[in-house]
Parts: sequence; structure tokens; C-alpha cells
Amino acid sequence: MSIRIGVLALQGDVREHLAALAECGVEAIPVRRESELDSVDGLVLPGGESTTMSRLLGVFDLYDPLVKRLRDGLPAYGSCAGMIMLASKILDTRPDARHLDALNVTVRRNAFGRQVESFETDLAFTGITDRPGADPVRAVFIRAPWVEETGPGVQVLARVEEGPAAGRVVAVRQGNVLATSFHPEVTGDVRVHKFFVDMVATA
Ligand SMILES: NC(=O)CC[C@H](N)C(=O)O
Repeated sequence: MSIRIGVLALQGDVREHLAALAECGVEAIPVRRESELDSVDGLVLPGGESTTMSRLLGVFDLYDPLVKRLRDGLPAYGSCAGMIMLASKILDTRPDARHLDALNVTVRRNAFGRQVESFETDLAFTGITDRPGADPVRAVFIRAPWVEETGPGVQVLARVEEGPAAGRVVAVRQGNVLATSFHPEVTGDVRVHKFFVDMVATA
């Protein structure tokens, strides 16, 4: 059976995710309509700006269908703003911003602060770098959130290892839902996408 994975294409770095998924050998399509959402086996929510994405989900009539598909177990991967969209609770957002409540975590938006708005670091990532001889995952953070609290059933996959944010949780999984604070689609390393494709394949 061939796997088709969508990238929510309302805003943000859609093309990079489509390319990374294609490199993993799956069919990758942009999703802007309910019919497209209905046709996918998994969905990537890209980075961008979460309050804008929230507004556009309403404009494109995708909010309710997406909530429903996530409740029905659609595998989803959110990066950065996508992580914020999937979370059950968001700190430091706008009061009118809606989110999808598919991942039992509290996320702090723009958590790394101004002076370190964008930075890169190497991470150990459970399920990826724990294989013999594996290189660390290079993580690029762009005005990124972090996970401030995890609820029951949430597995921590990666934490920042050095610097002022050392120990902060930046990758989590709960069942079919994966989220990272960082942007693997910009590094040319598709192992995080491959990890998600394997989740979709075994869902
Ligand atoms: N690179 C990103 O996705 C940044 C997320 C953005 N700061 C937000 O709040 O949505």
C-alpha cells in the first residue's frame, strides 16, 4: 500500500516539508481543502506563525474537519508553529488563537527569548540517534516554542543539551502525534520525517 502524507499548506514552510517527505519515498501533497485532508494517511503541520495559521484554518473551513480527523487518530507531525497548533495548552499566545488540542502538553510560544530567537544545536533524539553509529540531529530553532509540561501518555524524545535552555523539552510523541520545536526540513537530514513516515506506516 502506498502512503500519502499531506502538508497543511495555509502558511509557512510547506515546500521544504513536501520535499523532505518525497525524499522519504511517500506521496506528499499540499492540503488546503477538506477533500485533500480526507485523502491523506498522515499530516505535517509546518512552522510559520501559529496565530495566523489558526485564523487561516477558520478561513479555509478546515478547523473542525481537522479536529475530527485528529480525534479519529490521524497521525500528525507538528514542527514549531505546528507544535503549538497541536498542543492542548499554549502559554504566551493571543486570547483569540485557536488550537487543535491533539497533544497533551503545555507549550510556551517564543520561549527561547529574543537574544536567542534563532539558534542551532545538536540533539540526541530517541528512536533516531540511539541506533549504533548514528549522528546527532542538527536542530534549527526559529522563534521556537518549548514544551513546558507533559501530561500522561507523552513521551519526551529530545531535550536541549547545552546553553541557557539546557534540559528544555523540544521533541515529544503521544501515540500517533509527533511534535518538534525545531525545523528538520531545513537541514537536508530527513531522519525526523522518516521517523514520522514510519509512525504513519504502522498506525
Ligand atoms: N518558526 C516558527 O514556526 C515560529 C513559531 C512562531 N513563533 C509562532 O508563535 O507561531
